Amino acid sequence: MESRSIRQLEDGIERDVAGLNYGSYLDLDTLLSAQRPLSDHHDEMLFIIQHQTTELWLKLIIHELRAAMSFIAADDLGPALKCLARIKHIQTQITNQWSVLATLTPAEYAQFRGSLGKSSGFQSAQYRLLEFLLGNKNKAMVAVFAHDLETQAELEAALNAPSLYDEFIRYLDRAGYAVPAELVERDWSAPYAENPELTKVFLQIYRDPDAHWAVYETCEELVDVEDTFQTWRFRHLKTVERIIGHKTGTGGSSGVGFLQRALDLTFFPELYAVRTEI
Ligand code: HEM
Ligand SMILES: N[C@@H](CC(=O)c1ccccc1NC=O)C(=O)O
Repeated sequence: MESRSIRQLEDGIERDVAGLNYGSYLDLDTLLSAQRPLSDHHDEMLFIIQHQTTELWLKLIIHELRAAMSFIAADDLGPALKCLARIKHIQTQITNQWSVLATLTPAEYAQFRGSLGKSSGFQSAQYRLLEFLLGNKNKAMVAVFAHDLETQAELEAALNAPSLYDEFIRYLDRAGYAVPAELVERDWSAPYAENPELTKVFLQIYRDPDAHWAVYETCEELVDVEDTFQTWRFRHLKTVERIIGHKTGTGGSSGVGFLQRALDLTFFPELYAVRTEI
């Protein structure tokens, strides 16, 4: 009888994999040498890997989001929806990941928090870029990146360009919907302001989804993305609260109170306003 304690390697399995192989293709030497704790505390490894994995997923979200925006700008909603669907799953992944960091107790974190100096997630360039691409424009945030001119220029470019929502609004205009002209061309760096005329456009779509299926589906996909984004923010807030309580943040903010105010922000105000009208 075949042993159930060992699996025999098949003859065909490659044994000579010098050159291109798993580790070299994925550049794991680089990836796995990037965990360099500043303290000798056991739990700092968890803290670093939690951040690094989030940053990797943020990289993919940004990649997919930029693709979605290009598809919408080219009047091709189908592939944009595919990208947005993938983004939602990644968002769920990084949101669920908070439960791993929640195993860090206040006493454990206190042992290496001092090593972090003034560094803070507030200085995450990819997070800020994602906020800008989704439409949460805030010029003042760019100053935080004065130490890195290349990153600052990339953020500045996203600040001054249409967001995902702006691209969708422009699509609606091209598709013949009664979009207010001031939304089609505007100062893209300014925070988006809710426009009741746009809510009327969405009301027309939501009252008869069958007649507007592709745009209706896109609207609901955007609401999913905002909903999941808010859930990430909420889980960050609650994880921070259980680990540092109401201490001020290393980035200089009031801490939990500052994070709480982010929950009042909305990327797509009319997509929420329309719900009151239905
Ligand atoms: C022990 C764990 C953590 C604590 C205590 C914590 C605490 C804080 C605090 C207090 C702030 C406000 C800015 C400041 O004054 O520092 C902040 C902002 C931020 N943190 Fe964390 N954080 C933790 C983990 C994480 C993780 C794992 C990420 C994932 C990348 C993250 C990403 C961010 C981001 C993106 C901001 C800016 C949020 C915004 O602008 O609304 N944080 N964090
Ligand atoms: N702001 C956190 C420190 C912190 O969490 C942090 C520090 C360095 C790099 C990323 C961080 N994560 C999120 O803010 C604190 O006040 O304890």
